[in-house]
Amino acid sequence: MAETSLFQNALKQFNKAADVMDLSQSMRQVLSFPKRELTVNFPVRMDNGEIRVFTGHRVQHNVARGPAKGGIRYHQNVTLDEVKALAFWMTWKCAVVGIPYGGGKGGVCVNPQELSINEIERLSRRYFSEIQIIIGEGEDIPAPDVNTNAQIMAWYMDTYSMNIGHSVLGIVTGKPLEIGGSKGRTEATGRGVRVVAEEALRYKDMDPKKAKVAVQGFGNVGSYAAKLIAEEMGSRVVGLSDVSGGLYNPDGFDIDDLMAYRDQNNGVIEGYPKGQKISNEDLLSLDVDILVPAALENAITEKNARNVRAKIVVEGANGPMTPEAEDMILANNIFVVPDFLANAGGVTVSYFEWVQGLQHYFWDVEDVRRALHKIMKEAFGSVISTMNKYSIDMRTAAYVDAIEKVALATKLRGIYP
Ligand SMILES: NC(=O)C1=CN([C@@H]2O[C@H](COP(=O)(O)OP(=O)(O)OC[C@H]3O[C@@H](n4cnc5c(N)ncnc54)[C@H](OP(=O)(O)O)[C@@H]3O)[C@@H](O)[C@H]2O)C=CC1
Ligand SMILES: O=C(O)CCC(=O)C(=O)O
Repeated sequence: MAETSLFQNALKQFNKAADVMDLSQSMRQVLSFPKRELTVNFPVRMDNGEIRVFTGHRVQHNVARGPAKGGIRYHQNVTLDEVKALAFWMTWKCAVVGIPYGGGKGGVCVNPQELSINEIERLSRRYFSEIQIIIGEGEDIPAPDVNTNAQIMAWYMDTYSMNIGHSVLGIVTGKPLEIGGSKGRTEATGRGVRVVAEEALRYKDMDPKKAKVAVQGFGNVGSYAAKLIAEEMGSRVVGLSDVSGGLYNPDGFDIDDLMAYRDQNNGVIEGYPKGQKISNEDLLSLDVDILVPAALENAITEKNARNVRAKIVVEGANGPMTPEAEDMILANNIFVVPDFLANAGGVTVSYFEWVQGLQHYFWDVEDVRRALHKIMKEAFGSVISTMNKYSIDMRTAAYVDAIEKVALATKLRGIYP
Protein backbone atom coordinates (compact mmCIF):
# COMPACT_ATOMS: atom_id res chain seq x y z
CA MET A 1 0.00 0.00 0.00
CA ALA A 2 1.31 3.46 -0.91
CA GLU A 3 2.46 5.63 2.03
CA THR A 4 0.07 8.49 2.82
CA SER A 5 1.50 11.81 1.71
CA LEU A 6 2.36 14.08 4.66
CA PHE A 7 1.63 17.12 2.50
CA GLN A 8 -1.83 15.74 1.59
CA ASN A 9 -2.49 15.18 5.30
CA ALA A 10 -1.49 18.78 6.00
CA LEU A 11 -3.82 19.99 3.25
CA LYS A 12 -6.69 18.00 4.82
CA GLN A 13 -6.16 19.91 8.08
CA PHE A 14 -5.99 23.21 6.18
CA ASN A 15 -9.17 22.53 4.21
CA LYS A 16 -11.08 21.66 7.38
CA ALA A 17 -10.31 25.15 8.68
CA ALA A 18 -10.90 26.77 5.28
CA ASP A 19 -14.42 25.25 5.34
CA VAL A 20 -15.10 26.74 8.78
CA MET A 21 -13.97 30.16 7.52
CA ASP A 22 -15.73 29.79 4.19
CA LEU A 23 -12.43 30.72 2.52
CA SER A 24 -12.75 31.44 -1.21
CA GLN A 25 -11.58 28.77 -3.64
CA SER A 26 -9.03 31.12 -5.13
CA MET A 27 -7.49 31.99 -1.75
CA ARG A 28 -7.39 28.26 -0.91
CA GLN A 29 -5.43 27.67 -4.09
CA VAL A 30 -3.01 30.51 -3.43
CA LEU A 31 -2.33 29.25 0.10
CA SER A 32 -2.15 25.56 -0.79
CA PHE A 33 0.80 25.66 -3.19
CA PRO A 34 4.42 26.11 -2.11
CA LYS A 35 5.93 29.19 -3.72
CA ARG A 36 9.30 27.54 -4.48
CA GLU A 37 10.63 23.97 -4.35
CA LEU A 38 14.33 23.46 -4.92
CA THR A 39 15.91 20.00 -5.13
CA VAL A 40 19.69 19.69 -5.26
CA ASN A 41 21.85 16.63 -5.92
CA PHE A 42 25.39 17.32 -4.84
CA PRO A 43 28.66 15.42 -4.42
CA VAL A 44 30.54 15.00 -1.14
CA ARG A 45 33.99 13.49 -0.72
CA MET A 46 33.94 10.76 1.95
CA ASP A 47 36.89 10.23 4.32
CA ASN A 48 37.99 7.19 2.27
CA GLY A 49 38.28 9.32 -0.89
CA GLU A 50 35.07 8.06 -2.52
CA ILE A 51 32.49 10.53 -3.85
CA ARG A 52 28.84 10.12 -2.79
CA VAL A 53 25.95 12.11 -4.23
CA PHE A 54 23.30 13.30 -1.75
CA THR A 55 19.86 14.77 -2.41
CA GLY A 56 18.55 17.78 -0.51
CA HIS A 57 15.59 20.12 -0.73
CA ARG A 58 14.58 23.61 0.32
CA VAL A 59 10.94 24.60 0.04
CA GLN A 60 9.49 28.07 0.58
CA HIS A 61 5.77 27.70 1.09
CA ASN A 62 4.60 31.30 1.54
CA VAL A 63 6.29 34.67 1.98
CA ALA A 64 3.29 37.01 2.22
CA ARG A 65 4.09 38.02 5.84
CA GLY A 66 7.90 38.11 5.56
CA PRO A 67 10.92 36.02 4.58
CA ALA A 68 10.61 32.25 4.61
CA LYS A 69 11.74 30.71 7.91
CA GLY A 70 12.27 27.14 9.00
CA GLY A 71 14.76 24.47 9.93
CA ILE A 72 16.85 21.99 7.98
CA ARG A 73 16.81 18.30 8.92
CA TYR A 74 19.20 15.47 8.14
CA HIS A 75 17.43 12.13 8.07
CA GLN A 76 17.41 9.03 5.89
CA ASN A 77 13.65 9.37 5.28
CA VAL A 78 13.66 12.97 4.03
CA THR A 79 11.55 13.43 0.87
CA LEU A 80 10.31 16.45 -1.05
CA ASP A 81 6.76 15.64 0.10
CA GLU A 82 7.85 15.75 3.76
CA VAL A 83 9.74 19.03 3.31
CA LYS A 84 6.70 20.57 1.57
CA ALA A 85 4.49 19.64 4.53
CA LEU A 86 7.03 20.98 7.03
CA ALA A 87 7.36 24.29 5.09
CA PHE A 88 3.54 24.55 4.93
CA TRP A 89 3.30 24.15 8.72
CA MET A 90 5.99 26.83 9.20
CA THR A 91 3.75 29.37 7.43
CA TRP A 92 0.95 28.75 9.93
CA LYS A 93 3.36 28.52 12.87
CA CYS A 94 4.86 31.97 12.24
CA ALA A 95 1.41 33.43 11.65
CA VAL A 96 -0.25 31.91 14.72
CA VAL A 97 2.36 33.45 17.05
CA GLY A 98 2.43 36.67 15.01
CA ILE A 99 6.11 36.81 14.01
CA PRO A 100 6.85 38.44 10.63
CA TYR A 101 7.88 35.43 8.59
CA GLY A 102 6.55 33.08 5.99
CA GLY A 103 7.21 29.34 5.96
CA GLY A 104 10.20 27.40 4.66
CA LYS A 105 11.93 24.12 5.42
CA GLY A 106 14.87 22.10 4.18
CA GLY A 107 16.20 18.59 4.41
CA VAL A 108 18.94 16.29 3.23
CA CYS A 109 18.32 12.59 2.74
CA VAL A 110 21.18 11.16 4.81
CA ASN A 111 21.65 9.09 7.94
CA PRO A 112 24.10 11.29 9.82
CA GLN A 113 24.98 8.42 12.20
CA GLU A 114 26.82 6.82 9.26
CA LEU A 115 28.99 9.88 8.59
CA SER A 116 32.08 11.18 10.39
CA ILE A 117 32.04 14.73 11.73
CA ASN A 118 34.29 15.85 8.83
CA GLU A 119 31.93 14.28 6.29
CA ILE A 120 28.97 16.05 7.94
CA GLU A 121 30.86 19.35 7.70
CA ARG A 122 31.61 18.85 3.97
CA LEU A 123 28.01 17.79 3.30
CA SER A 124 26.65 20.81 5.21
CA ARG A 125 28.85 23.34 3.43
CA ARG A 126 28.10 21.91 -0.02
CA TYR A 127 24.33 21.66 0.57
CA PHE A 128 24.20 25.24 1.83
CA SER A 129 26.16 26.52 -1.19
CA GLU A 130 23.75 24.64 -3.46
CA ILE A 131 20.62 26.20 -1.90
CA GLN A 132 22.21 29.64 -1.59
CA ILE A 133 20.47 30.77 -4.80
CA ILE A 134 17.20 31.08 -2.82
CA ILE A 135 18.60 31.87 0.68
CA GLY A 136 19.24 35.30 2.19
CA GLU A 137 18.78 37.16 5.47
CA GLY A 138 15.77 38.94 3.93
CA GLU A 139 14.62 35.99 1.79
CA ASP A 140 14.86 32.72 3.65
CA ILE A 141 16.51 32.05 7.01
CA PRO A 142 17.21 28.40 7.95
CA ALA A 143 17.61 26.99 11.48
CA PRO A 144 18.15 23.62 13.22
CA ASP A 145 15.71 20.72 13.05
CA VAL A 146 16.08 16.95 13.44
CA ASN A 147 19.77 15.92 13.58
CA THR A 148 21.10 19.42 12.95
CA ASN A 149 22.50 21.71 15.63
CA ALA A 150 24.39 24.93 16.45
CA GLN A 151 27.67 23.62 14.99
CA ILE A 152 26.00 22.91 11.65
CA MET A 153 24.41 26.39 11.71
CA ALA A 154 27.93 27.82 12.25
CA TRP A 155 29.18 25.98 9.14
CA TYR A 156 26.20 27.29 7.14
CA MET A 157 26.83 30.84 8.31
CA ASP A 158 30.54 30.56 7.54
CA THR A 159 29.94 29.07 4.07
CA TYR A 160 27.46 31.78 3.13
CA SER A 161 29.69 34.54 4.57
CA MET A 162 32.73 33.25 2.63
CA ASN A 163 30.73 33.13 -0.59
CA ILE A 164 29.34 36.66 -0.04
CA GLY A 165 32.63 38.13 1.23
CA HIS A 166 31.58 39.32 4.69
CA SER A 167 29.94 37.93 7.84
CA VAL A 168 26.15 37.73 7.70
CA LEU A 169 24.72 36.99 11.16
CA GLY A 170 21.09 37.01 9.97
CA ILE A 171 21.50 34.21 7.43
CA VAL A 172 20.69 31.39 9.89
CA THR A 173 19.44 31.12 13.47
CA GLY A 174 20.26 28.59 16.14
CA LYS A 175 23.95 29.58 15.88
CA PRO A 176 26.44 29.22 18.74
CA LEU A 177 26.35 32.21 21.15
CA GLU A 178 29.91 33.17 20.23
CA ILE A 179 28.95 33.97 16.62
CA GLY A 180 25.61 35.68 17.01
CA GLY A 181 23.37 33.03 18.54
CA SER A 182 20.66 34.02 21.01
CA LYS A 183 20.61 33.07 24.63
CA GLY A 184 17.70 30.72 25.22
CA ARG A 185 17.43 29.37 21.62
CA THR A 186 18.56 25.81 22.42
CA GLU A 187 15.84 25.32 25.05
CA ALA A 188 13.26 27.50 23.26
CA THR A 189 11.06 24.88 21.58
CA GLY A 190 10.91 22.84 24.80
CA ARG A 191 10.17 26.02 26.76
CA GLY A 192 7.29 26.86 24.43
CA VAL A 193 5.92 23.33 24.87
CA ARG A 194 6.14 23.81 28.63
CA VAL A 195 4.21 27.12 28.45
CA VAL A 196 1.33 25.67 26.44
CA ALA A 197 1.30 22.48 28.55
CA GLU A 198 0.72 24.63 31.64
CA GLU A 199 -1.92 26.69 29.85
CA ALA A 200 -3.69 23.52 28.71
CA LEU A 201 -3.74 22.15 32.27
CA ARG A 202 -5.08 25.47 33.53
CA TYR A 203 -7.76 25.44 30.80
CA LYS A 204 -8.77 21.92 31.84
CA ASP A 205 -8.76 22.84 35.57
CA MET A 206 -5.96 20.40 36.30
CA ASP A 207 -3.13 20.95 38.81
CA PRO A 208 0.37 20.93 37.19
CA LYS A 209 1.89 19.65 40.45
CA LYS A 210 -0.27 16.53 40.29
CA ALA A 211 0.20 15.97 36.56
CA LYS A 212 1.99 12.91 35.17
CA VAL A 213 3.71 13.36 31.83
CA ALA A 214 5.18 11.11 29.11
CA VAL A 215 7.49 12.44 26.40
CA GLN A 216 8.33 10.63 23.15
CA GLY A 217 11.72 11.71 21.73
CA PHE A 218 14.62 12.87 23.88
CA GLY A 219 16.38 15.20 21.45
CA ASN A 220 16.36 18.98 21.51
CA VAL A 221 12.59 19.40 21.87
CA GLY A 222 11.74 16.38 24.02
CA SER A 223 14.56 16.72 26.53
CA TYR A 224 14.06 20.45 27.20
CA ALA A 225 10.28 20.06 27.31
CA ALA A 226 10.68 17.27 29.90
CA LYS A 227 13.23 19.25 31.93
CA LEU A 228 11.18 22.46 32.08
CA ILE A 229 7.86 20.70 32.68
CA ALA A 230 9.46 18.90 35.65
CA GLU A 231 11.54 21.78 37.02
CA GLU A 232 9.24 24.75 36.48
CA MET A 233 5.76 23.23 36.63
CA GLY A 234 6.53 20.60 39.26
CA SER A 235 4.91 17.83 37.19
CA ARG A 236 6.22 14.25 37.24
CA VAL A 237 7.77 13.04 33.98
CA VAL A 238 7.18 9.29 34.30
CA GLY A 239 7.81 8.11 30.73
CA LEU A 240 10.47 8.98 28.15
CA SER A 241 11.74 7.47 24.93
CA ASP A 242 14.08 7.86 21.99
CA VAL A 243 14.80 5.73 18.95
CA SER A 244 16.34 3.06 21.23
CA GLY A 245 13.04 2.54 23.13
CA GLY A 246 11.34 3.85 26.25
CA LEU A 247 11.78 4.10 30.01
CA TYR A 248 9.17 4.24 32.78
CA ASN A 249 9.61 5.46 36.34
CA PRO A 250 6.42 6.09 38.37
CA ASP A 251 8.35 8.38 40.75
CA GLY A 252 9.43 10.66 37.91
CA PHE A 253 12.82 11.07 36.21
CA ASP A 254 15.63 13.43 37.11
CA ILE A 255 15.89 14.96 33.64
CA ASP A 256 19.30 16.62 34.09
CA ASP A 257 20.73 13.26 35.16
CA LEU A 258 19.17 11.54 32.14
CA MET A 259 20.44 14.25 29.75
CA ALA A 260 23.95 13.82 31.16
CA TYR A 261 23.64 10.03 30.74
CA ARG A 262 22.45 10.44 27.11
CA ASP A 263 25.32 12.80 26.30
CA GLN A 264 27.85 10.24 27.53
CA ASN A 265 26.07 7.29 25.93
CA ASN A 266 26.20 7.94 22.16
CA GLY A 267 23.14 10.18 22.37
CA VAL A 268 20.72 7.45 23.52
CA ILE A 269 18.91 6.80 26.81
CA GLU A 270 19.11 3.00 26.45
CA GLY A 271 20.62 1.34 29.52
CA TYR A 272 19.77 4.17 31.94
CA PRO A 273 19.56 2.32 35.26
CA LYS A 274 16.84 4.33 37.07
CA GLY A 275 13.82 3.25 35.02
CA GLN A 276 11.98 0.22 33.71
CA LYS A 277 12.48 -0.53 30.00
CA ILE A 278 9.32 -0.16 27.88
CA SER A 279 8.70 0.06 24.14
CA ASN A 280 7.83 3.21 22.22
CA GLU A 281 4.30 1.85 21.77
CA ASP A 282 3.99 1.30 25.55
CA LEU A 283 5.08 4.89 26.09
CA LEU A 284 2.27 6.23 23.92
CA SER A 285 -0.30 4.28 25.93
CA LEU A 286 0.87 5.23 29.43
CA ASP A 287 -1.84 6.38 31.83
CA VAL A 288 -0.69 10.00 32.08
CA ASP A 289 -2.25 13.46 32.08
CA ILE A 290 -0.06 14.84 29.29
CA LEU A 291 1.57 13.05 26.38
CA VAL A 292 4.18 15.02 24.42
CA PRO A 293 5.10 13.37 21.11
CA ALA A 294 8.43 15.12 20.33
CA ALA A 295 10.13 12.77 17.86
CA LEU A 296 9.03 12.49 14.23
CA GLU A 297 5.81 12.68 12.24
CA ASN A 298 3.11 9.99 12.14
CA ALA A 299 3.88 8.61 15.61
CA ILE A 300 0.15 8.37 16.35
CA THR A 301 -1.87 6.76 13.58
CA GLU A 302 -5.23 5.01 13.33
CA LYS A 303 -3.40 1.81 14.37
CA ASN A 304 -2.44 3.03 17.85
CA ALA A 305 -4.65 6.11 18.48
CA ARG A 306 -7.17 4.12 20.48
CA ASN A 307 -4.39 3.13 22.93
CA VAL A 308 -3.62 6.72 23.91
CA ARG A 309 -4.81 7.26 27.49
CA ALA A 310 -3.47 10.77 28.14
CA LYS A 311 -6.00 13.51 28.83
CA ILE A 312 -4.01 16.08 26.89
CA VAL A 313 -1.64 15.67 23.93
CA VAL A 314 0.81 18.54 23.42
CA GLU A 315 2.47 18.07 20.03
CA GLY A 316 6.17 18.90 20.34
CA ALA A 317 7.00 17.30 16.97
CA ASN A 318 5.70 18.49 13.62
CA GLY A 319 2.89 16.30 12.34
CA PRO A 320 3.04 13.56 14.99
CA MET A 321 -0.61 12.60 14.45
CA THR A 322 -2.40 11.68 11.22
CA PRO A 323 -5.84 13.28 10.56
CA GLU A 324 -7.51 9.86 10.98
CA ALA A 325 -5.78 9.35 14.32
CA GLU A 326 -6.83 12.81 15.44
CA ASP A 327 -10.49 12.03 14.73
CA MET A 328 -10.19 9.02 17.05
CA ILE A 329 -8.31 10.98 19.71
CA LEU A 330 -10.87 13.80 19.70
CA ALA A 331 -13.73 11.28 19.82
CA ASN A 332 -12.16 10.00 23.05
CA ASN A 333 -12.31 13.53 24.49
CA ILE A 334 -8.56 13.98 24.50
CA PHE A 335 -7.54 17.61 24.23
CA VAL A 336 -4.89 18.25 21.54
CA VAL A 337 -2.61 21.30 21.50
CA PRO A 338 -1.54 21.27 17.84
CA ASP A 339 2.05 21.16 16.64
CA PHE A 340 2.40 24.49 14.92
CA LEU A 341 1.21 26.29 18.06
CA ALA A 342 2.81 24.00 20.66
CA ASN A 343 6.29 23.94 19.10
CA ALA A 344 6.40 27.58 17.96
CA GLY A 345 8.80 28.54 20.78
CA GLY A 346 11.84 27.61 18.67
CA VAL A 347 11.03 29.82 15.72
CA THR A 348 9.96 32.61 18.08
CA VAL A 349 13.40 32.73 19.68
CA SER A 350 14.92 32.31 16.20
CA TYR A 351 13.09 35.54 15.37
CA PHE A 352 14.64 37.17 18.45
CA GLU A 353 18.07 35.90 17.31
CA TRP A 354 17.57 37.30 13.81
CA VAL A 355 16.52 40.70 15.21
CA GLN A 356 19.54 40.72 17.57
CA GLY A 357 21.85 39.82 14.66
CA LEU A 358 20.46 42.56 12.42
CA GLN A 359 20.89 45.10 15.25
CA HIS A 360 24.18 43.68 16.58
CA TYR A 361 22.67 44.07 20.04
CA PHE A 362 22.18 41.02 22.26
CA TRP A 363 19.61 40.36 24.98
CA ASP A 364 19.77 38.80 28.46
CA VAL A 365 18.31 35.33 28.76
CA GLU A 366 15.61 36.64 31.14
CA ASP A 367 14.40 39.04 28.44
CA VAL A 368 14.30 36.21 25.87
CA ARG A 369 12.34 33.96 28.23
CA ARG A 370 9.90 36.67 29.26
CA ALA A 371 9.19 37.68 25.64
CA LEU A 372 8.78 34.03 24.60
CA HIS A 373 6.41 33.28 27.49
CA LYS A 374 4.22 36.28 26.60
CA ILE A 375 3.98 35.35 22.91
CA MET A 376 3.19 31.68 23.58
CA LYS A 377 0.61 32.45 26.26
CA GLU A 378 -1.17 35.05 24.14
CA ALA A 379 -1.21 32.80 21.07
CA PHE A 380 -2.65 29.97 23.17
CA GLY A 381 -5.37 32.30 24.52
CA SER A 382 -6.25 33.61 21.09
CA VAL A 383 -6.59 30.09 19.63
CA ILE A 384 -8.77 29.03 22.58
CA SER A 385 -11.09 31.98 21.89
CA THR A 386 -11.38 30.99 18.22
CA MET A 387 -11.96 27.36 19.24
CA ASN A 388 -14.84 28.36 21.51
CA LYS A 389 -16.25 30.90 19.05
CA TYR A 390 -16.67 28.29 16.29
CA SER A 391 -17.02 25.17 18.54
CA ILE A 392 -14.13 23.48 16.75
CA ASP A 393 -11.05 21.54 17.82
CA MET A 394 -7.89 23.39 18.72
CA ARG A 395 -5.90 22.49 15.58
CA THR A 396 -8.65 23.78 13.31
CA ALA A 397 -8.87 26.93 15.45
CA ALA A 398 -5.12 27.48 15.16
CA TYR A 399 -5.41 27.18 11.37
CA VAL A 400 -8.31 29.67 11.36
CA ASP A 401 -6.23 32.22 13.32
CA ALA A 402 -3.17 31.69 11.12
CA ILE A 403 -5.01 31.58 7.78
CA GLU A 404 -6.80 34.86 8.62
CA LYS A 405 -3.43 36.60 9.02
CA VAL A 406 -1.82 35.15 5.90
CA ALA A 407 -4.94 35.71 3.76
CA LEU A 408 -5.14 39.33 4.93
CA ALA A 409 -1.45 39.92 4.14
CA THR A 410 -2.00 38.37 0.72
CA LYS A 411 -4.96 40.65 0.03
CA LEU A 412 -3.18 43.77 1.31
CA ARG A 413 -0.27 43.05 -0.99
CA GLY A 414 -2.56 43.17 -3.96
CA ILE A 415 -3.84 39.70 -4.72
CA TYR A 416 -7.62 39.67 -4.55
CA PRO A 417 -8.77 36.08 -4.70
N1 LIG B 1 14.63 21.76 17.02
C1 LIG B 1 13.65 22.66 16.99
O1 LIG B 1 13.84 23.83 17.37
C2 LIG B 1 12.29 22.27 16.54
C3 LIG B 1 11.95 20.98 16.24
N2 LIG B 1 10.64 20.66 15.96
C4 LIG B 1 10.22 19.31 15.67
O2 LIG B 1 10.37 18.51 16.84
C5 LIG B 1 10.67 17.15 16.48
C6 LIG B 1 11.97 16.72 17.13
O3 LIG B 1 13.00 17.61 16.70
P1 LIG B 1 14.38 17.78 17.49
O4 LIG B 1 14.17 17.53 18.93
O5 LIG B 1 14.95 19.05 17.04
O6 LIG B 1 15.21 16.61 16.85
P2 LIG B 1 16.42 15.80 17.50
O7 LIG B 1 17.14 15.20 16.36
O8 LIG B 1 17.17 16.65 18.45
O9 LIG B 1 15.68 14.67 18.36
C7 LIG B 1 14.79 13.75 17.82
C8 LIG B 1 14.52 12.74 18.91
O10 LIG B 1 13.53 11.83 18.46
C9 LIG B 1 14.02 10.51 18.68
N3 LIG B 1 13.40 9.59 17.75
C10 LIG B 1 13.62 9.45 16.42
N4 LIG B 1 12.83 8.48 15.93
C11 LIG B 1 12.10 8.01 16.97
C12 LIG B 1 11.12 7.02 17.12
N5 LIG B 1 10.71 6.31 16.08
N6 LIG B 1 10.59 6.81 18.35
C13 LIG B 1 11.00 7.53 19.40
N7 LIG B 1 11.92 8.49 19.34
C14 LIG B 1 12.47 8.71 18.14
C15 LIG B 1 15.50 10.62 18.50
O11 LIG B 1 16.17 9.50 19.07
P3 LIG B 1 17.72 9.24 18.71
O12 LIG B 1 18.47 10.48 19.07
O13 LIG B 1 18.04 8.11 19.58
O14 LIG B 1 17.75 8.99 17.22
C16 LIG B 1 15.73 11.91 19.29
O15 LIG B 1 15.70 11.65 20.66
C17 LIG B 1 10.67 17.14 14.95
O16 LIG B 1 9.36 16.86 14.50
C18 LIG B 1 11.02 18.59 14.60
O17 LIG B 1 10.61 18.95 13.30
C19 LIG B 1 9.66 21.62 15.97
C20 LIG B 1 9.95 22.90 16.26
C21 LIG B 1 11.30 23.36 16.46
O1 LIG C 1 13.82 28.15 14.34
C1 LIG C 1 13.35 28.13 13.22
O2 LIG C 1 13.52 29.02 12.40
C2 LIG C 1 12.44 26.99 12.76
C3 LIG C 1 12.46 25.76 13.59
C4 LIG C 1 11.67 24.70 12.89
O3 LIG C 1 12.13 24.15 11.92
C5 LIG C 1 10.32 24.38 13.32
O4 LIG C 1 9.72 25.15 14.09
O5 LIG C 1 9.78 23.35 12.89
